[in-house]
Amino acid sequence: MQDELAKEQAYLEYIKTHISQAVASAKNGIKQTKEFTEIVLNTVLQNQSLQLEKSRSQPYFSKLVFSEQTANPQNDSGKTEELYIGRFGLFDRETLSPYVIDWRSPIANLYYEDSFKAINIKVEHGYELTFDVHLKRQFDLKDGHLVQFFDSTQAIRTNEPLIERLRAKSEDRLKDIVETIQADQNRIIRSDPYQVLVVQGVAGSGKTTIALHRLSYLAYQHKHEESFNRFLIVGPNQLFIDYISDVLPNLGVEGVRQTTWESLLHSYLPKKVRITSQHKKVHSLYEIAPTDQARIAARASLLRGHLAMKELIDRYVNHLEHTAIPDEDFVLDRNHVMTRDEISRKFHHDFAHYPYVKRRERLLTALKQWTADCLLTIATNVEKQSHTMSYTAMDEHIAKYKVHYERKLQAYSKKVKTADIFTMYRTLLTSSKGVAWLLHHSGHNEWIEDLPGIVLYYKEVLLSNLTFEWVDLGGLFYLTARLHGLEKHKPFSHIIVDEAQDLGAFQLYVLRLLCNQDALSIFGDLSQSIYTFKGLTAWRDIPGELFSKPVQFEVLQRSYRSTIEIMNLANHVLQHVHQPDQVLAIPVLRHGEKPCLTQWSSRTEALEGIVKRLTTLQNDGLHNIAIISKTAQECTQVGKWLASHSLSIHVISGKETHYEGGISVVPIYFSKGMEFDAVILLNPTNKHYVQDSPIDIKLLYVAMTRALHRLYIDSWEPLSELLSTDSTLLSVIEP
Ligand SMILES: Nc1ncnc2c1ncn2[C@@H]1O[C@H](COP(=O)(O)OP(=O)(O)OP(=O)(O)O)[C@@H](O)[C@H]1O
Repeated sequence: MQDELAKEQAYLEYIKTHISQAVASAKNGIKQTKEFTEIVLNTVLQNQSLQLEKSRSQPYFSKLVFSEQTANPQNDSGKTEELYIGRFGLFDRETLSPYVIDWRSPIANLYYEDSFKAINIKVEHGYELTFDVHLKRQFDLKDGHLVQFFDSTQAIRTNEPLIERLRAKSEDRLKDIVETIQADQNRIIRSDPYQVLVVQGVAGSGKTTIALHRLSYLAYQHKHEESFNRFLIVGPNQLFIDYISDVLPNLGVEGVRQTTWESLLHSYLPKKVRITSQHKKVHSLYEIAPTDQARIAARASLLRGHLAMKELIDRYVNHLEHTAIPDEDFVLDRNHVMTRDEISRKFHHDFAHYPYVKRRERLLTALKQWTADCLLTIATNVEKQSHTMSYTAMDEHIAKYKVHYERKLQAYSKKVKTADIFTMYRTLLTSSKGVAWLLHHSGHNEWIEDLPGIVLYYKEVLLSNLTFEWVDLGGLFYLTARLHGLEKHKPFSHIIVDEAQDLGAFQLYVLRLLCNQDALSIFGDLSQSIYTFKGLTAWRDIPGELFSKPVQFEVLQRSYRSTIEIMNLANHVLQHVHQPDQVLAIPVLRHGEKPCLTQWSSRTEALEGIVKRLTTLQNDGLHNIAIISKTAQECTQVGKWLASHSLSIHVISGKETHYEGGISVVPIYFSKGMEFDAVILLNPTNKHYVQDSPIDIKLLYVAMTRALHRLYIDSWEPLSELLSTDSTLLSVIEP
């Protein structure tokens, strides 16, 4: 063993020397120049040296010892090979032989697969080779020094590096997991980029993390033809986007556009379009007891995210196209008539490949051209009579025709229907007929008693010409696409959607229109859909028939974030939602303290207790801590109280674009997607978390599953029935 360690140490030093030489040579190659080609070369060299610098402290994380199987075992050379795997490939610049293989290369699959025997690897040009793995060695390198290594073979497996990694304290940004990607995660990362992928993963199963690794993998696959700014990540809010922003650069992928669904679609509409903030709606949802008005607003929102909305718009645009041209011939005079059939042929056949607005323009240009041709015929005929008419009379005659024809053209053009997106959208939603159609086709006939209320709601929110709600962006964008087309916009090479359960099927579908083929990867968890006014109820709502290949559906059931004890309690709560296809998380083997419940006699007493605990937690090295409540109002009050007790805290209100780490006071709906060393759940009472309310159950589940190591429940009012359980799941602490 000592020998092996010494050998590995020597190899590490050898690689580090190679890196130093390669960095020096890349830097030496950079010239002071104004020559364009040399500037480009400088950028390549700069990137190369940056990447090498990143490799220096950890050039690789594992070693594989393997051999290839051949079709005829008798011909097997029996030769074993060794490969080191790292974040980036390293090659000898002269011989091109590899020192370190990039984790995204096909052969690195041998490391990520569970199995050790007969592993098939697709190599270039569709060939498949079969390998046996004899050894996987995982290195523990710290600051460029080898501390220890862990060996796995067919007979002896170790999970130590994974568990070690999960035991670590959280940092203020999400981190990459290249060293410990699991086999099911690896398959998702490497799945077909041109097939819509839907991943349902339990809380903490690594969805966000592997979504980012997938992008890094795709960037590697297309490194010669793509630029990273054609990749897109769609996340729930700016805070989340900031929180995940370290992963891709650490994996060598810079400049990927990361945005929210709202900002993305807004950018396709005219600048003057205003979108009202969602915050008010979200706040009112959790702060105030549900009213009829809130129910109607929620239903009015859900309808606009349903795929029936696409059908409604399609029907409307189809109707517009069919009724676009007037039911009459275009008559300039008795001798110059373009029949309606001819106009119809042009519109419905010759120009049919254009979107509506362009098609209309084309038709009017054709009519204008024909009118000009007719005028030319008149002029030629008039000129033939030059022996009987003076030149002045001839000019006057032609001018009279010109005016007459132009009037006719203008009158006819006005009758070819125009299309204003905003007027059309409003008309569509403020008619009882349209909304009744939506209710029926979205399968919500039972909401019919709310029809007048929903129409009234649309009339109120769509009152102003150019102000809309965020949920309208899907419809407005789709109408724009149907009427104007999207040719001007270069499609994205791949779009990754995270927290996708918060978008309706129609909202997901419009993203498909923005990407190449079916290059869309959708990650989410239905157990975390916590909004009554948006989101999916089932993955099958995503319409397979709208895509060219069937949707690839994957499930991730193992949860890596929280300890077994925290996950057991979270699963206990989640079981109260009786939803079909519900998948409960299986925590990976990592134990911790049982969640602790303290029942305080008053709010002040609870907060004083929490202050003491915060100090203990920080002394234990747990620095990222979230105090979580259902309502923003409670967060603001608690935040003020804690600040007045000289604690440095961040109250998250939803407007932040930067995550600071440390102690955060945060409403559950803004904590989604994030994780903390410890979570303190404030006053989960019966009033806040009703036992048969799926949304309340899911909110509680989201809050609890944010915790990596410790979960505390501090209550000063009667506890929610959802948390009533025996001492196997919860320790009760005396105040
Ligand atoms: N294979 C893995 N190796 C090490 N850590 C992992 C692995 N998979 C996931 N994790 C860790 O688990 C935690 C949860 O990951 P992530 O936030 O990506 O999960 P998620 O499914 O998006 O969670 P949620 O839906 O609850 O927000 C992170 O700390 C991540 O680093």
